[in-house]
Amino acid sequence: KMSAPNAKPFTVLVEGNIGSGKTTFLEHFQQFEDITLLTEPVEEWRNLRGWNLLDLMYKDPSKWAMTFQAYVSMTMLDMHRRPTSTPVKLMERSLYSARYCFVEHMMRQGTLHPAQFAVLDEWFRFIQREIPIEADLIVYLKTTPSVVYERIKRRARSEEQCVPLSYIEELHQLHEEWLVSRTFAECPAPVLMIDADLDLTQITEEYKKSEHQILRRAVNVVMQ
Ligand SMILES: Cc1cc2cn([C@H]3C[C@H](O)[C@@H](CO)O3)c(=O)nc2[nH]1
Repeated sequence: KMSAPNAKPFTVLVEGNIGSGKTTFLEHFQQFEDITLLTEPVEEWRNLRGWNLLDLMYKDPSKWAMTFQAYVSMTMLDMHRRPTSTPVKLMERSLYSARYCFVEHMMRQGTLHPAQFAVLDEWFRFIQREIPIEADLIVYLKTTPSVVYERIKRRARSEEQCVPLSYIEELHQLHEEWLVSRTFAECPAPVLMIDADLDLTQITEEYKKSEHQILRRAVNVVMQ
């Protein structure tokens, strides 16, 4: 057991398209007592004082995208700031994918009015300036849009059933622009890419590869 003092935990952001297997990836790391897992608070987005913001957003994006992304960003900031006693912390998505994937996409599609985008972007910049956020490694679960589209259908999360393949393809492109070609946005940490098209039986080998990378880097950080 790596007994870390109350240093900032080695923080891994797990990023990827809808249906790319992020939750499954995090569950793989439940076996390690030195790692805190913070999964995406979807249930908070599905029930804020009785309001299902996720459903409202998918049903009427132009009307609800701003409200939804404002709340998502707040819940992500809460996760970034969550103190952890363990030396390593794995988070599902981040304020970065909120801004560079989802908000970016909604702005480019015109779902967010430029004035709404400006407000969300100003909040993002303010937080980046004023609130220290730890990001030491990004694990990018790289997938093919058609593969995750089938998974979304199989998973059958009710709010997502009307999500078209084009949306998944556009989100894929934004993840690639952000984490691979690095054309339009800063990347806050080194990126470890995982082939997440693999199905459950084969993907454990891929996880083991990342396990080594994560724990090796974490040990280095903690022992500094
Ligand atoms: C940071 C962030 C996560 C996130 C998820 N989502 C959607 C995609 C999925 O349908 C669902 C759960 O990830 O929420 C979104 O629209 N905007 C988001 N922003």
